[in-house]
Amino acid sequence: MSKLKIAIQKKGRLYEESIQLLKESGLNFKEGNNQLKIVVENFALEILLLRNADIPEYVEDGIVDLGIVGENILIEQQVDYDVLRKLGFASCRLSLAIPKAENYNDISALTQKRIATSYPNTLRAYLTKNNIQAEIHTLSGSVEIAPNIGLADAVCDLVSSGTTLFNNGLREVETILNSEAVLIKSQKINSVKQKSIDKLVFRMDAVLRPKKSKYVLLNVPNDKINAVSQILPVLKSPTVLPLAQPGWSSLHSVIDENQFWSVIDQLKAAGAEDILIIPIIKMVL
Ligand SMILES: Nc1ncnc2c1ncn2[C@@H]1O[C@H](COP(=O)(O)OP(=O)(O)OP(=O)(O)O)[C@@H](O)[C@H]1O
Ligand SMILES: O=P(O)(O)OC[C@H]1O[C@H](OP(=O)(O)OP(=O)(O)O)[C@H](O)[C@@H]1O
Ligand SMILES: [Mg+2]
Repeated sequence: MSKLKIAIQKKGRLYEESIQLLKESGLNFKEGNNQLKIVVENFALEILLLRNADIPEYVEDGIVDLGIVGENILIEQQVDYDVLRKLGFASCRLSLAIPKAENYNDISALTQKRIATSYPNTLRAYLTKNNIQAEIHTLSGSVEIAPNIGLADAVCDLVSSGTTLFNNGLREVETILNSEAVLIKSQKINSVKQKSIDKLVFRMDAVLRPKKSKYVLLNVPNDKINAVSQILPVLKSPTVLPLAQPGWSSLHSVIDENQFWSVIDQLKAAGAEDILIIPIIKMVL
């Protein structure tokens, strides 16, 4: 049986977290030595280390079965693939930016301007949708320098902290898209490989799910258990265990951490005390 193949970025912003996800999914392998192929010891899987920009095409052609890439590159390349999971890392946005002293009311300010980008297809589609005629200059990197050297009037590039824009005297004026790392699958998969993919994705889900959730323990007087349970944004119903101190119980549950912060004051007002929030390592539903 031929092994499943997954392509990940060889080096760059996606590499570390892609490797970490595979390792946390229980795959044993050795990295290093500048190798381009890693053989997994305990799963019929090969990891191919490629350029991020090359991965979508390999997936489309079925040369690899799975890939981990930034959504931005998928949108730019318009190839065929299925997105299996959003992975929650390498979050960034593709934005338009102009020199910070320039006036800007709306996108019509970019009419007839020269815009430098590594994402010409995505930018062209955005300009067309907004009825803007502008000149696109394609650069493969260091895009933010373009206005400073007189090569362009504006840029369209990835932003996360905004530091690169700030350091180059630019300000963000429009967001074209939001991106994060995704797991994609080739559309040329046979049923044997599909079984193997299901097994791998099942493991990845167990790793990804807890990143959004936390285990919470809180103490509540028995007569307030119902009130507190109703506020707690739990997955199912909480576990209730008696405390040694009479009249009190400990409530345990799994919660969405973001939702939790929005109800913390209500929980305390309803009688919850000694609240502990604990990270979860794996979660199988
Ligand atoms: N500043 C950033 N913050 C967060 N994620 C980012 C940032 N810049 C890029 N990314 C995401 O990481 C992906 C890889 O970026 P990186 O700069 O490592 O590689 P690249 O130069 O685009 O690709 P290649 O591997 O083809 O050389 C991008 O496609 C994007 O999805
Ligand atoms: O908003 P910030 O946090 O400053 O991040 C944005 C920068 O990050 C990316 O470049 P990267 O550092 O990946 O360099 P590269 O051009 O070599 O890919 C992107 O192309 C921006 O230049
Ligand atoms: Mg980059």
